[in-house]
Amino acid sequence: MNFKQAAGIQAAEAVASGMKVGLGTGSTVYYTILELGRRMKEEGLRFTGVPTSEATEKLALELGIPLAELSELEPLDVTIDGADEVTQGLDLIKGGGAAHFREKMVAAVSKRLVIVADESKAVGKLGAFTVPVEIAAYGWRSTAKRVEAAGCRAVRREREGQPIVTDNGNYVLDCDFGLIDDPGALDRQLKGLLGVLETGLFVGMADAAYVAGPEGVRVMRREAGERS
Ligand SMILES: O=C[C@H](O)[C@H](O)[C@H](O)COP(=O)(O)O
Repeated sequence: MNFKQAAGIQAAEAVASGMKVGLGTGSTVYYTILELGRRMKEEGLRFTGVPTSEATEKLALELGIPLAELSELEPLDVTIDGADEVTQGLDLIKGGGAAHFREKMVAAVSKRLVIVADESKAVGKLGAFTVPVEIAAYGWRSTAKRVEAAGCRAVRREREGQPIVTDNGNYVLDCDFGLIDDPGALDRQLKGLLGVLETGLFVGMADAAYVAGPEGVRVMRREAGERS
């Protein structure tokens, strides 16, 4: 079993029958979703999911997981999702798969956000992974200039010379700010710029992280009352 699989499977313990569950996106939470599908079939687990991307929606439907729209189910009991970086204080960078806009919307209406990751994602300070920023396609060069003026080098995410288009029809800038001293302040600053729709900085949102490495899976938890 690889580390992503170990973290993903163990974190499925956060889901109990009757819950409303946000289903994250990526190659780690993939294993959580598979495990939830298995428990549904083999153990009679009953829950309803809200997917954070078209890819997750497709996977959940293939597994027969009942799904609903975010607005029909909120507030959700728990969301389980991956991360590109996670600090000891459970601040995150997300969006390596360009799903961070929906992921943040779903996490924001969840009573708990549980992160799954392998040890390579655990960092002292955020910022070695470039910050994904979802921006409107219209006038994107102009938005990129405003974002760069905030102190980074911003590169539009592309594949084979074509821009990556998010599930929401927008572009993503990958922004290199170097190591970030105050991710909350940076998030607020970026969100204040015309053309910026959402950032991959998740500050004060996660409640727990299942992080897997050679020693097994360790669970990091936010102290009660710390969530902002
Ligand atoms: O946009 C993608 C998401 O934020 C993912 O949860 C994040 O990139 C981690 O993905 P993975 O588990 O594949 O490394």
